Amino acid sequence: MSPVPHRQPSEYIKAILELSTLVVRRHHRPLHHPTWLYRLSADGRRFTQACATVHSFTADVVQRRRQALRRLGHQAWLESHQGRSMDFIDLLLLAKDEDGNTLSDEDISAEADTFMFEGHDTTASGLAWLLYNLARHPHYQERCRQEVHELLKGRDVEEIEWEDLSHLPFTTMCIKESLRLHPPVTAVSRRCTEDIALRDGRVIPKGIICLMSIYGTHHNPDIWPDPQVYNPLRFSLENSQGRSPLAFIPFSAGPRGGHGGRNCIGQSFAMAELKVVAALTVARFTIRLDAGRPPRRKPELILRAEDGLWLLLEPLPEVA
Ligand code: HEM
Repeated sequence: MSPVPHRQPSEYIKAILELSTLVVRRHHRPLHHPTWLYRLSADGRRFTQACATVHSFTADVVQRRRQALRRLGHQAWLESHQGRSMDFIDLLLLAKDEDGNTLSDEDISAEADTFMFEGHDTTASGLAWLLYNLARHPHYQERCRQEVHELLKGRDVEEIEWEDLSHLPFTTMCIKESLRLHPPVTAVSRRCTEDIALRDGRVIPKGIICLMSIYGTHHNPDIWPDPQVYNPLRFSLENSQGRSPLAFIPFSAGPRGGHGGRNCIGQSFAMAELKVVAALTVARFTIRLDAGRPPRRKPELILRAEDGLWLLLEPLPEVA
């Protein structure tokens, strides 16, 4: 799995990976915390350079689309999409508020950068660790396969439809348990906008930035007995009863838009992606561990594996 060794990663991907490494390194180096000092350091200069690479890549895509839209005109642009759905940038280019104002190129680039950063590597990490966990536990993998084969039985085309997503209960449990054991985002931070009184009487003062460990919560033995064990049955209906919704927070927690609330806007989409890829992969392949290349966890902003996560895929007889 990523990174693909025989292909050079694009400048854009290289820059994203570099930013991911640099952000974590800055956290660990108190001297680099003041922005003016960081900017003068070698890391700070690399950070500025990587940001510039990412921003100019996105700005270029947006500008080229904007020019094409201007050249064709609104109607012809819409017609040119007939038969193919519009993508995220198209939607943002065409979006208007109630007064008819459109988004600026900078606004669109910022949205595109956020979604690329938040939506791509997170899902790739979730997927890689999920396939790894299924490879480590062939009996759970087989149970998923049976569930998918049962669902797809008698169909001409082996595709997962939207309605199918709620008919994969065991596969969903496997995904959730993988997101618990290997949460793609290991921590989130919040700045307190008011004093926060803890149950034990201590107070976190207003203005302090707190780091909440998703990884730590998911490995807390008071909530999750034998936390290192991969056991999808933790997420069965009966075993989930009585467990706090805050025990499992791969997508962070809190109602969006509510007081202090913020979580992942893409979580339903991410779960759908994970289900489709997991289901179609186990339906077509046996996934095995690559004994020569055990993964080494590399917690950056995203939970990665050093040098990628290597697995073996063997086509099942029906599709070989
Ligand atoms: C397994 C996959 C994913 C995981 C584990 C994940 C996790 C998270 C987490 C923990 C946050 C931080 C929320 C906070 O600060 O409390 C977040 C934010 C966000 N995610 Fe995801 N995410 C995933 C996939 C996606 C996808 C597929 C998209 C887009 C289609 C997406 C878009 C976003 C956006 C835009 C934010 C920022 C929301 C904001 O600013 O309030 N994520 N995600």
